[in-house]
Amino acid sequence: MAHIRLSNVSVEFPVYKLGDRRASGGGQRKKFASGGQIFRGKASRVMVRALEDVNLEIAENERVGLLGLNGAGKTTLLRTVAGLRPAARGVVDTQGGVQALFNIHAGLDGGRTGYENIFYMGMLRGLSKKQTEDIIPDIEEFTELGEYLNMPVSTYSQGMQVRLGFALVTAINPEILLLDEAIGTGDAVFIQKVRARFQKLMNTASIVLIASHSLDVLRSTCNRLLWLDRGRVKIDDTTDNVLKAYMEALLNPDA
Ligand SMILES: Nc1ncnc2c1ncn2[C@@H]1O[C@H](COP(=O)(O)OP(=O)(O)OP(=O)(O)O)[C@@H](O)[C@H]1O
Repeated sequence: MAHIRLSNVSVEFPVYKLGDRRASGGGQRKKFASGGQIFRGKASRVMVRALEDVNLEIAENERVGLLGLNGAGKTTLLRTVAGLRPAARGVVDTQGGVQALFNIHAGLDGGRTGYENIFYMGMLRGLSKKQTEDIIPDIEEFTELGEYLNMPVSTYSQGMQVRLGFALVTAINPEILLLDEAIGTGDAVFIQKVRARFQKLMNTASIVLIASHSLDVLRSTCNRLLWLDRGRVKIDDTTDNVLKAYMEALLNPDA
């Protein structure tokens, strides 16, 4: 059974370069504020606490959305669940194959051709040569890169790289699907295809965790929302309840 469990998870970033101008935004603590808490850690090093004491349990069949202002910790939470960001404190426990649909360029090797990248991805994900060959027609059809799949990826335009990167990370249906906003790059035809592919993956995944600023996307995708505020979980409830509270706070930010 797939699950995601976070117990008292905090994630912190050291800040290596600091300006000396102070923000003059007023000292009053507003209901809405951007970014994690800034504090001084060991040896007075300036740190940002992107997540603070997060407790979370997600079970099979849940579609969970993350919402919150810029810097609230949504991306950090996704990256922590994906194993890309270590927790400073607490325990992250994920059960099930995880696929993160962000950072899709990360897996591409510019020195290899498109086809070589496909086989490399298959090897990394434990597929046999035959299993990889079986998914090639789908990748060819989805990317529409034709002869370019025989060319090194370094010769691709940015949009062509997105096509291949996206095809690779979505080639196998994962149990746990992590999404960070929409993937913006691409022409209109590609964006339509991306939507269809997202939908297919979302329908087959056991767990979907998605960060978005689009309340419409969250409403139509999720049955549960986590409102993050400066790295803390402010409300964890049904989509309707959280959206209602969030809208009220947006309309009345100083309350
Ligand atoms: N590499 C980093 N170094 C230092 N601080 C970081 C780093 N990455 C994120 N942060 C800080 O962590 C906090 C949370 O950032 P995160 O990207 O998780 O927020 P977010 O909710 O996804 O924001 P947005 O909606 O703007 O994408 C912010 O205060 C940000 O400044």
